[in-house]
Amino acid sequence: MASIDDSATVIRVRGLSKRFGTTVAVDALDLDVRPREVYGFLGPNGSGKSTTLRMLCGLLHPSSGEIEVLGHHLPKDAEGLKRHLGYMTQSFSLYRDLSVNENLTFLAAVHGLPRKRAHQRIEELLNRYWLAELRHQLAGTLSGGQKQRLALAGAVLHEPDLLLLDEPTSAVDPQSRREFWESLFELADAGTTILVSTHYMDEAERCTRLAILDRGRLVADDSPQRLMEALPGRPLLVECDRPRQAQQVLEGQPGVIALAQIGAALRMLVEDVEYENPLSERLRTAGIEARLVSGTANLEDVFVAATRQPRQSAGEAS
Ligand SMILES: Nc1ncnc2c1ncn2[C@@H]1O[C@H](COP(=O)(O)OP(=O)(O)OP(=O)(O)O)[C@@H](O)[C@H]1O
Repeated sequence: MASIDDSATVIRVRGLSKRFGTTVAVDALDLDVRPREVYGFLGPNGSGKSTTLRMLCGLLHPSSGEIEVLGHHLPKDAEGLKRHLGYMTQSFSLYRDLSVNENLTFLAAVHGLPRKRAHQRIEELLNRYWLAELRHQLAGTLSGGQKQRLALAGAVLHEPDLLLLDEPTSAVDPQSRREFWESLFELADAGTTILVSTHYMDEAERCTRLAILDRGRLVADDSPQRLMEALPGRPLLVECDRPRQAQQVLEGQPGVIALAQIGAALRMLVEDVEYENPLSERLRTAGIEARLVSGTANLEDVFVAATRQPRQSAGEAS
């Protein structure tokens, strides 16, 4: 039987790996998620976020390693975990040809909620997620934000202790993203533990704890604040009108830990202040006028340093 108290670990994973043929999608992952955490999974495309989440809900069998979720050992005891777990994917998994109300009623039946309780709970969720006026509308005709709210209502219908969310905001506008995150904190306050994968830095920054994945490996795991404090080197902004060319010139130069073009700007992480003049000089020699300005460490720097360093040291250019 699952039990949840603050001293317990909701998710405990050791040496978790998943291979698809020759692809190592998840590589020897260790993870501990505690109750009421809003735990973020940040990683580039293909870094293994979805594969990990699918193993954590028992949908996918690991190649090796141990998984314990809410006291249930997976994949053996996936059935016992089901009623304590909510899962939502970026495609929202709704029945397009059923109305909002019918989608929730169907899910209530799947979870075996008694009819009266189901009715009460559905009313509660329709109101909480601003869906009451849309109750008779077909799910397929809802806007992206409305679909997202319905998918969240469906995922929490049976009041799970743990919510696994796989890029839940990738298909919605910024306003819906903000509202969605407010709902997540409301759920966490009420006692739900949340594991959420995202591509967005602003969302990652809001998590109580953050794991950064790169090519299936866990390359950072701490609170966003501590990850930023522990950032190696100095973040610099390279101000110039040809950031792409500047990046090519700076790539692989001594002292450069990481480089990333973000919009029109080029951010660079250098090992130490002593490298700044030689790097400026290197740009000038290449015919690029640039100013190096000190920046404040942000999560983007942490992400770039964590996910680019091994590739650079392996001698690959991006
Ligand atoms: N069923 C599968 N069969 C074969 N390869 C797979 C399968 N599922 C995932 N992969 C591969 O495993 C790797 C990790 O994929 P995964 O979807 O877990 O990454 P992700 O971090 O969730 O990416 P994204 O952010 O793009 O969703 C990728 O190389 C992917 O092609």
